[in-house]
Amino acid sequence: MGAAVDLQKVCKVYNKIPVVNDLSFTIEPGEIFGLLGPNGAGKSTTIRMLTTLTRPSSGEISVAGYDAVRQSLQVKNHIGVVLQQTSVDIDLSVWENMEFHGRLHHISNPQRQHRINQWLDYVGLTEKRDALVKTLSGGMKRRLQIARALLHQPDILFLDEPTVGLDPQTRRRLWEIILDLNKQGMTILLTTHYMEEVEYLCDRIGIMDGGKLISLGTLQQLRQQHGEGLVVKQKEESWEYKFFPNLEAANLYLEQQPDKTGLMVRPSNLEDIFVELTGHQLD
Ligand SMILES: Nc1ncnc2c1ncn2[C@@H]1O[C@H](COP(=O)(O)OP(=O)(O)OP(=O)(O)O)[C@@H](O)[C@H]1O
Repeated sequence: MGAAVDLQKVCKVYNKIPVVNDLSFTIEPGEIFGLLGPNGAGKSTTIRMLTTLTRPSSGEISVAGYDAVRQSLQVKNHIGVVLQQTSVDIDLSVWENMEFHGRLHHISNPQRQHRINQWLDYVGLTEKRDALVKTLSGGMKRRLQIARALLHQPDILFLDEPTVGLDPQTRRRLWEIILDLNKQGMTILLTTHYMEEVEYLCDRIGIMDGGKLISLGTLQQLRQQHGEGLVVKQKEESWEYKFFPNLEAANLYLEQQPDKTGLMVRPSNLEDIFVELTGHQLD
């Protein structure tokens, strides 16, 4: 089987401004891939192109082996999508929302009933099946979006900032659902600006800033590339970071400093790497 997702030199231009710029990367089947970046980095635009909601200005995108522009219908049949603004109809019940999506995908009646029951049970919404969506909490709505996205049995699930605005406990619950789906074989691409989300969930991480992919790899690879040891220097209100290949090298540097005031050695983490690469913090 080929790549689950493949982007080659993809650009998206709005009003002559490239908001996604020369983006190339591949996601293998069975991976959880995280796109990390600050607001405006181009993550949502990338997900919108991958899910055929908007066309690239240039470049090639293949999803589940199909061309995202020329074979968008086939792509849609193989993907589940949970976007930030994904519309669940708040005036319909949980069941009706699922039913509507199942009909859109031409899932036969007995199969539809079976799968709706199965996925509502999976995300813990069986008891809410007749509740109007407007009465659900944010976390429940997100779980409904996920159940709905899974109804037509996609191979790849796209999640745009799946846990934004959710409390820590609800976030954890969604993380467990995402990990479990992946264990069942689902390929997952998610965007986020939460460091701990990528650290906990993702096999590989792509860091985006200003429409560009500025780093790509496993957390371990990113740490190795940028330096696993860190010397932090506190300077009044600010902090200065100096990367070293490993902790030993960082410690050696520290020992050699005549004045060690405000200096500290620790292992680098994703946030340090992000700040080093982009020059700014995530929220
Ligand atoms: N339809 C559009 N027309 C014009 N500009 C757009 C459009 N959609 C997005 N943009 C711009 O493209 C840039 C990237 O936006 P995008 O939503 O992809 O970033 P993001 O990384 O997902 O950020 P966020 O975390 O805020 O969603 C932003 O500057 C945004 O204003």
